[in-house]
Amino acid sequence: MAPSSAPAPALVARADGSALRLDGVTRRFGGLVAVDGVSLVLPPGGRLAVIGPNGAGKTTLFRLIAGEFRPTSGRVHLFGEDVTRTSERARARRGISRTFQVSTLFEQLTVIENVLLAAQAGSATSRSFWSRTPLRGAHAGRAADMLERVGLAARAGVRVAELSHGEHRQLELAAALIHGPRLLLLDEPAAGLSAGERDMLRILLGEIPDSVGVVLIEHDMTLALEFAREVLCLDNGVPLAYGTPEEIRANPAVQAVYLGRRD
Ligand SMILES: Nc1ncnc2c1ncn2[C@@H]1O[C@H](COP(=O)(O)OP(=O)(O)OP(=O)(O)O)[C@@H](O)[C@H]1O
Repeated sequence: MAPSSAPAPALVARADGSALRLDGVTRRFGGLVAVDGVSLVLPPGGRLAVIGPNGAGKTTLFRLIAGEFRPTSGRVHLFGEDVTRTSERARARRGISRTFQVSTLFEQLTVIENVLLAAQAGSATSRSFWSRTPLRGAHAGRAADMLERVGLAARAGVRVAELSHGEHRQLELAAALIHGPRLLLLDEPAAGLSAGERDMLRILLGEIPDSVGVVLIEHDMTLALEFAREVLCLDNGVPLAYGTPEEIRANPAVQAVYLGRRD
């Protein structure tokens, strides 16, 4: 048989060096098209911000990437692998970690206990946080290091209920990074933070290792455009603009959406 010039699909997938690739991703809710034909490629260590007015489809896109929702049509690839039909857990095993708009921290536990729980939840060998003390010990060093990195070392023994808003975000970041993710999804990390806390968040975001790709949804345009290397602006689910922060700032269609002017 003559050799085919077209490579096998698996080889094509492996040759794709991207962290995340979306091909025409669309999600409908009944008659509403919440996300409409989004295509993009994020390289490993890339920094993507997804912006757009209320109801633009940002959170839906985020959930489609995380595996919480399946697309109505289109494909999602993670690290060169088609994960369109895989579960959220399966994607987490491939290296996705995320934070949530609503905190998922355990308020009555301490800061360090929350990071240990997050570490064990992501560990393939652990089953129970409380019953396996040796496993808990195995994560202790890493958890302490992580708290140091996010500036919470001095608060390790404090109950989460006593933390400020900003400290909650620091801890959520620690819990998301403890697994050593390759792709981190951040859902409005600046929401509800004071100006001072936003400055702290800006520093922390800047310290996320270069090996970790980040997709950020953020209403704070200043923070989003400062952090991102690439920006996707959605409007009514449709990709309105995709480019560098400079290109997005200068884009008349983006300006019109944000200033409420649609000619
Ligand atoms: N589970 C769902 N069922 C039905 N409609 C939904 C669902 N989730 C989102 N939508 C709709 O999809 C559209 C996009 O919503 P989405 O939450 O993704 O926008 P967003 O850009 O994140 O908005 P915001 O900035 O206000 O959080 C909205 O019209 C919303 O009402």
